[in-house]
Amino acid sequence: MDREAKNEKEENDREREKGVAAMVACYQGFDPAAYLQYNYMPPRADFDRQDSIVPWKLGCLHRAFTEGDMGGDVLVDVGSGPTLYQVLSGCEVFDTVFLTDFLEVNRQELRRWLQGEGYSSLDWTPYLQHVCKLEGRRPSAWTEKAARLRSVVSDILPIDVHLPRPLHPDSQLPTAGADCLVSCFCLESVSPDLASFTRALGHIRGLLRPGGHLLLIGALGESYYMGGPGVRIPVVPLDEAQVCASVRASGYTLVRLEVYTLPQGMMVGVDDVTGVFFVKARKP
Ligand SMILES: C[S@@+](CC[C@H](N)C(=O)[O-])C[C@H]1O[C@@H](n2cnc3c(N)ncnc32)[C@H](O)[C@@H]1O
Ligand SMILES: O=S(=O)(c1ccc2c(c1)CN[C@@H](CF)C2)N1CCSCC1
Repeated sequence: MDREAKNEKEENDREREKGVAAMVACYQGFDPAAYLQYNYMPPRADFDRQDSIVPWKLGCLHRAFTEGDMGGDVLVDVGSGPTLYQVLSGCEVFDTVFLTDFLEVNRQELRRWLQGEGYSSLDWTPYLQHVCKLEGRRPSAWTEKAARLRSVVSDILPIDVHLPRPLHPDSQLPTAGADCLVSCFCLESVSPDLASFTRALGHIRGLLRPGGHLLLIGALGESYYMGGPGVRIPVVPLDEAQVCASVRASGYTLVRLEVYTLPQGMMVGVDDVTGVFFVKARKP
């Protein structure tokens, strides 16, 4: 690499590090309880409307986990935040589940749920009941599903998707890697730009064994969201083509993309999301 190219690379690296550091600063005000209220409680989280996003998301995850092409023991949720919906189907398929997040306040929120009912900021019962219905079980089986999830969560780990090795080496992940990764509304919400989003996809790919699957849910057209009162967090605005290109550029085989366009009533000022994507991909 000649001197000029080396200088340009060093400048790009410095700019990238500044962008990532700015994102870290934004997240210092993240409020798990507020975030849950903004996104996972009525009116935004509505199970009764046929066109609601929540049944759509849970349906995508249910189909992806149960359509017969997944196997193994270990599921890792990347950037769990304070939410659990993303592993309610996967916990029936995998015997070892790792939840992860960058912030201790979110890891604490997840630990509180693991302690038992009534300790966490959100009552996940409607989500558990809905996934039970998707599985052909009676809604009252939600207690069994909650017990199953509590039994398979092996640890709640710190993670940083901007590191080439996002998890600490002592994280007890199998040497070969996880059998499946799920990640929802994380990578685009923690990356300063599209290149960083794509790089983060590559970093988490290293957590996955060859042949393993990635299930990615994320925001389309979103440029910010409120992570708490007065906590405005920038988001990389993505379109479908960029999502597909980044998934492929970071070394995955794209299995399918599904897209949900938000009805007008869902725009409630806590973000400017216009749609949601669901990706199922595979590490060759
Ligand atoms: C929009 S929230 C998504 C939470 C949850 N997965 C959901 O579906 O709602 C983004 C999450 O990314 C986490 N995060 C922030 N910086 C991160 C980083 N560098 N690496 C991994 N996760 C990060 C935040 O703490 C937050 O929990
Ligand atoms: O499930 S959602 O699609 C959802 C859920 C979570 C988030 C967003 C959207 C958009 N902003 C993200 C910031 F990263 C977080 N949903 C949006 C419509 S109403 C119910 C919640």
